[in-house]
Amino acid sequence: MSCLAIYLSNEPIQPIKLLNHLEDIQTELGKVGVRFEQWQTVSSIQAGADPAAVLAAYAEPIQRLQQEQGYQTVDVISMDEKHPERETLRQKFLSEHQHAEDEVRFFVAGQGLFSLHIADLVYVVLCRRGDLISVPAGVKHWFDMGERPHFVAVRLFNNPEGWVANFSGDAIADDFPRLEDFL
Ligand SMILES: CSCCC(=O)/C(O)=C/O
Ligand SMILES: [Fe+2]
Ligand code: NI
Repeated sequence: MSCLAIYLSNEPIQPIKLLNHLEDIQTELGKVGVRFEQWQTVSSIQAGADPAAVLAAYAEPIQRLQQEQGYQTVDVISMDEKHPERETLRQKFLSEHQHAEDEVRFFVAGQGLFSLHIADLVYVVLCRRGDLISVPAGVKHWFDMGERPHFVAVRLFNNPEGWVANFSGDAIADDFPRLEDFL
């Protein structure tokens, strides 16, 4: 089940709020401009699927989102425990950063943990198969794929260069829970 835990940024041990119903998660994230949806999944698409098949299976909702928000580029990222760059990528995504564009991710399979640092709060969102999250441009965040990563996600960009991040240099993520703490 997807969930949202909200922490004070200086108290990473105990969340001040823990939500696991879609409407509650949407309402709370909506207050800070974060879009969260659950899309119907296509059962034939599993981890390891060909990226073109993933994009074809979800062509309609992806196109709708692109038209609505003007996203120019779409790709598929697949990660598993055999991926040669899994540890490098895990550490990169775990460093607090922000993007000059929305970070839009649809989880086709598996799971990942987004943590959004907004003012003096940290919103930790467990995303699972079927979840769409859109983190607004400029929001500081990090992402944990876990020690044994397993996810496939569609990424939408309005920057034709794809993934570009500005790292804050703040080690805040080291104090906060990891993916395994939420599974
Ligand atoms: C779930 S896609 C990989 C993570 C990513 O692109 C990112 O920017 C994390 O913050
Ligand atoms: Fe990011
Ligand atoms: Ni319930």
